[in-house]
Formats: sequence, structure tokens, C-alpha cells
Amino acid sequence: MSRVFLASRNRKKIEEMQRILREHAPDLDVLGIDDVDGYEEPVEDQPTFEGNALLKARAGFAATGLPSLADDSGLCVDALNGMPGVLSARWSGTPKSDPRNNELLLQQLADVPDERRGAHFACAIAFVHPGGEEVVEGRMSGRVIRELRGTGGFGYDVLFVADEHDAEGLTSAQLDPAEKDRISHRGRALREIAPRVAKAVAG
Ligand SMILES: O=P(O)(O)OP(=O)(O)OP(=O)(O)OC[C@H]1O[C@@H](n2cnc3c(O)ncnc32)[C@H](O)[C@@H]1O
Ligand SMILES: [Mg+2]
Repeated sequence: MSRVFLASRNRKKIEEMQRILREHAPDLDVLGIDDVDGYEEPVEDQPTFEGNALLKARAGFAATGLPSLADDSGLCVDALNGMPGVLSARWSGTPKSDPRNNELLLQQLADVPDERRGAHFACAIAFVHPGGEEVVEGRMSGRVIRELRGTGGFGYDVLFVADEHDAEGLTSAQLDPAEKDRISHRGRALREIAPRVAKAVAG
């Protein structure tokens, strides 16, 4: 069976990536950080999603020798000049906590009127393998609402209404997994690179 290493510790993110990858490469065996003893995660110190995704995928390839994928993603809020951006996971400090991050973002945007609450999720996915390195990017645009809504997804999904669901006001945390995958930053990026991953690991 063809194997690929997924350099992430975020279980929800891994779940989404496996779901999307499986559609393109049903035979792919996806290993994670938990399958590797003593895996040392690199510090995500780059200023861009692309830089951090590459850094994570390179670390994965160096540690396992397997073709390695990594995702770096975050929420970029217009009224915060694109922040939290690459700082999204630890926006309210460490250890990282989605509820605390959401609470902080709500406070920071408390005085921002509805017409200036635009934001987008961004995602870079890097693939590092014996044949080379590649990075793809994806986006999902929408707005940040004023209260938490929904129980699905992860991270800032409870606060984010994508343009595609603006009329109903559904957050990403209220969407079926398949619908989130269809419109999400991660879904778009991963669908672009998945056929190349399938080809590369098939040798
Ligand atoms: O680095 P790894 O181990 O993959 O896991 P992580 O959670 O730290 O991942 P990132 O460094 O890429 O940070 C991404 C953060 O951006 C947010 N985020 C990214 N994609 C999201 C999505 O689809 N829905 C909601 N929040 C998302 C969420 O807070 C994530 O923790
Ligand atoms: Mg991270």
C-alpha cells in the first residue's frame, strides 16, 4: 500500500485531510505524528502560511523518509489587518485553546460594525517527497459573527459565515462535513494537490 506522512498534531485537521485525500486516493495509507516515536515538531516561526507548511512537511520527510504533507492555515480578519493569520492557533497564548481564541477574537471585534467584519480562511499545503517540493494555497471568504454558533468543525468555525452561506447565516461549524470540504480553504488546496500526491506515492 502507498504511504504518506501527514505532519500535523491537530486531530480535526487530520480528519478533514484524510477525508479529502481518500476521495482521490482510496488506497493511500496516511500516517501521522502519533505513529512516529519521539517526533520533534519544528517551531512554526515563518511569516507566511507557505513558509510554515514547507517547514512542517520538510521536518516530516526528514524524520520519516516518507512523502510528507503539511497544512498551515489560519483566519485573516480585515479589521485586524490580516491577523490572527499565521498566529491563529495560539492567538490567546499557549497552551492553545479554541474556546479562548474565539473569546479573544470576539472581544477584539466587539466595536467593529457589521459591514467591516470581513475575513477569510487561508491554507497552504506543502508536499515534500523524493521528487521535489510543492505548495498549493486555498481560501474561503466570509465574515466573523458576534456569537458562537454550531458544533461541527474546529477552531474559529463557530464564528465564521462563508460567503456561500451568507443568506442563511450558517457558520462553518453548522455545515455538513462534505459541504465544508467543498468550499473550504483546505478542501480547495488539497483537491488541487491530491492527484499529484497519489501519483507520486504510487511511484
Ligand atoms: O500545526 P499543526 O500540528 O498542523 O496544527 P495546528 O492546529 O497548530 O495548525 P496551524 O499551525 O496550521 O494553525 C491553524 C489554526 O488556524 C485555525 N484554523 C485553520 N483552519 C481552520 C478551519 O478549517 N476552521 C477553523 N479554524 C481553522 C485554527 O485555530 C487552527 O488551530
Ligand atoms: Mg501549528
